Amino acid sequence: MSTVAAFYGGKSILITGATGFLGKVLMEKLFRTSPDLKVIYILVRPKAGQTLQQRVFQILDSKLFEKVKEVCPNVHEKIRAIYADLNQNDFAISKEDMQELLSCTNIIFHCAATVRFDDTLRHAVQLNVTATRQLLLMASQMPKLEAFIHISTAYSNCNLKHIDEVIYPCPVEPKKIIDSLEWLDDAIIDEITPKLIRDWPNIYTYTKALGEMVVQQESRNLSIAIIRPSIVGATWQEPFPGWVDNINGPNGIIIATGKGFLRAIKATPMAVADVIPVDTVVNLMLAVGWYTAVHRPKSTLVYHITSGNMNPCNWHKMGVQVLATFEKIPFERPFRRPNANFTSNSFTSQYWNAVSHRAPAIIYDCYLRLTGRKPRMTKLMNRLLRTVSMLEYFINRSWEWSTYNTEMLMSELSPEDQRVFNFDVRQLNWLEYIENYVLGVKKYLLKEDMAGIPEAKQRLKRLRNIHYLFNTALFLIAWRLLIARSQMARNVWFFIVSFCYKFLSYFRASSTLKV
Ligand SMILES: CCCCCCCCCCCCCCCCCCCCCCCCCCCCCC(=O)SCCNC(=O)CCNC(=O)[C@H](O)C(C)(C)COP(=O)(O)OP(=O)(O)OC[C@H]1O[C@@H](n2cnc3c(N)ncnc32)[C@H](O)[C@@H]1OP(=O)(O)O
Ligand SMILES: NC(=O)C1=CN([C@@H]2O[C@H](COP(=O)(O)OP(=O)(O)OC[C@H]3O[C@@H](n4cnc5c(N)ncnc54)[C@H](OP(=O)(O)O)[C@@H]3O)[C@@H](O)[C@H]2O)C=CC1
Repeated sequence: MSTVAAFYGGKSILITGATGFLGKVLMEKLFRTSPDLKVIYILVRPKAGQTLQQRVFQILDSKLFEKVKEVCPNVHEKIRAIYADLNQNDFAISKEDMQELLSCTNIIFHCAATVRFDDTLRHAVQLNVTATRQLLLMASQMPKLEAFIHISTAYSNCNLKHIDEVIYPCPVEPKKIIDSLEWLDDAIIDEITPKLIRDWPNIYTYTKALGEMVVQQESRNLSIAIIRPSIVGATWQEPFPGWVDNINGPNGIIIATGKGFLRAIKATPMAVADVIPVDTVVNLMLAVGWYTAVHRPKSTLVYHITSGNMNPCNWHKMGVQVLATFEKIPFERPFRRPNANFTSNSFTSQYWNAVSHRAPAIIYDCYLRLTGRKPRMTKLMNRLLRTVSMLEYFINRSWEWSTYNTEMLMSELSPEDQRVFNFDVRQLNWLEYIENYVLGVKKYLLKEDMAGIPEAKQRLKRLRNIHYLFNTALFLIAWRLLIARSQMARNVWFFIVSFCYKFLSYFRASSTLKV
């Protein structure tokens, strides 16, 4: 019997961000391995015209939860959605709900955050810093609380090269920032943002660093742990390989490449691609929840869950495998044939953007206009290139994260727990994982049917022929223009033609002699 799974039996667990990518996989694993848990409280806001209940039903009815329904048929009764908006005071939770949360919660997993790189400082601080502070305040009023697990990111200190499992101080106190945002107007905030975030690449990573400082400052005598995952990718093994549900990080890039929109990227091929499967992160989270509650470490422990130091892969290897998978399982209706050119040079990158991205988009928009349709490709391309430029910082550098605490925890687990809550990334086979990842993007994100693969392959063949024809035509036009203007080009042309003629005559003569 798994000690970790047994620990969650009979427990009331509070999860923020349960409707997000990580949150859903966390709930799924909890229900599947500890079906006797008491209740999972989730803080949810209505969204996209859906009520809380509709959102919960949609999650539980998804493929991700199919196995859960077998082991925990009453899962609907064990999930309690509480109306909450983490941007509001007291999260806008009703008094009765708040009372229940305060008196019953045993474990908190704080996953909610804004992960947008281009959010405003005001909103990102509200969610990633102030809300964390407020949740800690709530936690301090929970008599039954055993552990508070805060999810940060391995990139919260990406301004450093080597990152240890410690909380690093930020240049400006989080409290000062929270206070000043209350009275500063948006225009001034925009102006001071670059000065505040200094060498952090974006507001997201900066506010996650502030969030960690708040955790340290407001920890009181709570048992707290911080988990720092790197780039969270599709599931590796559980509940099935390749599950993804949003277009963040690598997912959007895989779609853009598979559909033939993105054909070149400014990336350092040999830089470490620190992708970590989401189920591995969740396994660590559950093990940390158990360890923090049972062993009550004296200080807040930080756990890195990264792949680079244990089982490194680089962007080149990933790109090659992603492209190889597109050959076997292409995406439907690609704009162009998938291809990937890496460049670490800014000038070459600008060239590729002009030739491989903007020019085809403009040509396609002209075609749409001529056929009486609304042009849209240039707008889409600009958006894609903006997104890619935001990711560039992370795909042109490598970091070293120490993993002493994570390794220590692994050694503390029984063999059964090491199996059920496996977070040993050394066992991961990248080639297999990437293939399943791409397949998962096709099935769960693009919702494409596998039956459409033969047609997609046909279309790729057509696109390749068009590509060759286009290039040949372009070459002939350029050559024709050149020989019209240059004596040298004419001489070369004459030489080639006469050489071919002589070769053919010789070939014909020798074959006549043989007869
Ligand atoms: C094993 C896999 C490896 C993959 C390797 C890829 C290989 C590819 C093949 C080869 C290519 C060749 C070279 C490849 C080499 C490089 C590969 C690069 C891989 C990518 C590396 C990722 C690095 C990430 C670094 C992360 C560091 C920190 C990690 C974290 O802690 S948090 C998670 C990271 N956060 C994000 O990723 C968020 C980033 N997003 C944003 O900031 C914004 O969304 C935005 C990008 C700025 C876009 O903003 P916009 O305003 O332009 O768009 P908008 O948000 O309005 O959305 C547009 C439409 O999309 C819909 N939408 C948005 N979000 C989602 C979502 N989550 N789910 C579903 N749909 C979403 C939105 O609704 C809009 O739709 P519309 O309204 O209909 O228009
Ligand atoms: N994905 C990644 O690559 C990585 C993620 N992380 C961290 O993991 C955690 C989870 O990330 P991930 O699941 O990918 O992110 P998602 O964007 O998928 O999920 C974010 C969650 O936060 C919730 N949320 C946002 N704003 C509010 C609000 N005002 N009130 C209530 N809930 C809110 C969202 O709810 P709603 O559905 O209503 O929008 C959603 O459930 C974050 O802390 C992130 O920093 C760390 C490293 C990498």
